[in-house]
Amino acid sequence: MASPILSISDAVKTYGDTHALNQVNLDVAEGEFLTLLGPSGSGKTTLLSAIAGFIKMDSGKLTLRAEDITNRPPEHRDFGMVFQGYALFPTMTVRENVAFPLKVRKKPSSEITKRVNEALEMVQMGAFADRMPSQLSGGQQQRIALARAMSFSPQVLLLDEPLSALDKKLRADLQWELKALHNQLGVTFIYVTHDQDEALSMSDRIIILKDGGIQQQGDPNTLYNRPRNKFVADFLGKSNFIDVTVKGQTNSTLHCTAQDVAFDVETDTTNTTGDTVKLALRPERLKLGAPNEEFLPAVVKQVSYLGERCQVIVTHKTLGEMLVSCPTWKTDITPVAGLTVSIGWEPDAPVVLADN
Ligand SMILES: Nc1ncnc2c1ncn2[C@@H]1O[C@H](COP(=O)(O)OP(=O)(O)OP(=O)(O)O)[C@@H](O)[C@H]1O
Repeated sequence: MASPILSISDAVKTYGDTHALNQVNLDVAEGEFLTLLGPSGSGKTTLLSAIAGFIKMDSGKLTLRAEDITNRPPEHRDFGMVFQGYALFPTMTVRENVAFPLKVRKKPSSEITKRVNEALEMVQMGAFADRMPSQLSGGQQQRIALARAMSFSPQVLLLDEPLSALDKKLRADLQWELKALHNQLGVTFIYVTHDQDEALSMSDRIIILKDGGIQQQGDPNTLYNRPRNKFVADFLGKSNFIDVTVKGQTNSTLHCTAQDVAFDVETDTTNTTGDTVKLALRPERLKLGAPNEEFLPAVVKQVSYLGERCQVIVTHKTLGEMLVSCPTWKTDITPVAGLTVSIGWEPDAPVVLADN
């Protein structure tokens, strides 16, 4: 990465026995859309709050353009913020809300008027400038919160679950808008969510957190197709997990066909030398077919039709249940409960997972 705009190193924050941040190291590139993703309690808000300066780390260092800002108060960090619970001021109009950060920074009134108008246009809310927040819908309020956070042209925008209170359709619309705004402005976004789809659709890079530590980071495609361990594979999308014994290679691009697995599970492997590895197989990488000697035999247990795709649970006598996602427009067979089928996959479909 070219010199990062923001770096956090060896960040630690504990609450009693809880490691909210456990030795976190992270560089944020200028202009990047970075997402902190993880289950509830994984440390996302704590990390964002430490960057914002709302909480003090037990130890660790934060730098902005190589300058140490670890002990700088939040109001002097100059980050734009859209936090849950950091709502619009209810007694101020939309215009006054958006003007607030500029007034705090003692900008001249002509500049305030110009910047407020620009910020409201940016989120397409110019016509609502004289309303009170209570006269706006949830989505409109979030747009104003965004305009307020952006009005003073911050270098970095911190967003904590800004869309979580909105319904699904509005959320999807605003995801597009936020992404477009990010592309247009080139500002660095650090975005917290626990919603995997939101993270995959918007981010340049995703940081996956668990128990205050980084499990894996990368672009959405890498994380989805090359999850490092079971936690990541399970958290980001759905996966089938199988244990197989391999001889020699255990790198993450192991080629392993259904035949190999069939051989492995049909044979008593306790006397075979080799390593047992855990493989992840995405449901959409599995193929269903008519019974076939090359593939694993299985019986359809349940089918759920979703329009474009159908989800099929099949049972294999040793591997147990596996989830298969098939396109409904291109099937060799029509899966129904009780049908004997075969399951297979391309040799490069399985991903070898690390133990932790
Ligand atoms: N003020 C606090 N006092 C005690 N424990 C806290 C405090 N703030 C956070 N924690 C604990 O630190 C851990 C990380 O919390 P954090 O809020 O960062 O998680 P999160 O990933 O943002 O979760 P969520 O998605 O539920 O908001 C949790 O176990 C939480 O209970």
